[in-house]
Amino acid sequence: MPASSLVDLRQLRLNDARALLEHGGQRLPDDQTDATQFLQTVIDQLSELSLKDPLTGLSNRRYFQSIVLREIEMVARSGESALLLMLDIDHFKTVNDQHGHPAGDAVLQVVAKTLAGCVRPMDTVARFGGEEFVIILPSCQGQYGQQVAERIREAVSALKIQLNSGVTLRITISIGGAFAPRWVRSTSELWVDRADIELYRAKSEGRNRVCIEAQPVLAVSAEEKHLLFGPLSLGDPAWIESIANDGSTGSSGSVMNRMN
Ligand SMILES: Nc1nc2c(ncn2[C@@H]2O[C@H](COP(=O)(O)OP(=O)(O)OP(=O)(O)O)[C@@H](O)[C@H]2O)c(=O)[nH]1
Repeated sequence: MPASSLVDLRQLRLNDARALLEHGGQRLPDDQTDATQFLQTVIDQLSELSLKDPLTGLSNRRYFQSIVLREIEMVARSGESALLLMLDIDHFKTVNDQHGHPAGDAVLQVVAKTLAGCVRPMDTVARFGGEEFVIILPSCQGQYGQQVAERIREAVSALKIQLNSGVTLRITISIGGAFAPRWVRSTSELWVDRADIELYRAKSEGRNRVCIEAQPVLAVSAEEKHLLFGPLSLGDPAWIESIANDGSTGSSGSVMNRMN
């Protein structure tokens, strides 16, 4: 029996999905086409829509969350460095206040495009919320991370954003960064928190700057890696990272706790 005869499109309540997709600028195939193909397209487009930020077209926070978890897993297994950058437009409220919300939206779109143009295809750029963005850089060594962050900061500060009103606007961003601890299964919250602390530092030290936490130095012998990988390969979330009780972070502040 052909797949199309299994589904009668007229019996499905597709109007909301159709309206959502059309509002998102997606083009649906003609519903006279094969029903399975039509439904597959609707499903694909809805999935894509659910992972994208509608204003900037970047990945949204939900997608970012899934990539962070995947990256933590990769770093725990491979020991390769991965860097998380949190970026925030400086004094963005003033942009809205002085030029209006639509101008603010236009600035967010230009910044998003610039960020996406500064990174490798394997990196993930997402809108975290408001005027805050995040970038995950897998396989990123210490010095390279600093260089990428500086390149991004400079690219944004070099922008001359043309508003509809004719005004040309210049903006800056502050960037905080933290590396995922290697050979350890951390949590997304702890990783994001550490990058956020660095972002706060960049803001409080004057904005338009990059602050990246020193990469934790963790000496793990081949034997210890073997011990780690035993439970990890069985899916045991045995190791987590936690922040020291005194609230400090970084190479001296991070402690590794065995959870058993
Ligand atoms: N246009 C526009 N504005 C937004 C959007 N989301 C958040 N905002 C605005 O972003 C502004 C953020 O302001 P604050 O959190 O005070 O930060 P700031 O002015 O950038 O100051 P610093 O971060 O300390 O440099 C607020 O005015 C929000 O209304 C959006 O989608 N579009």
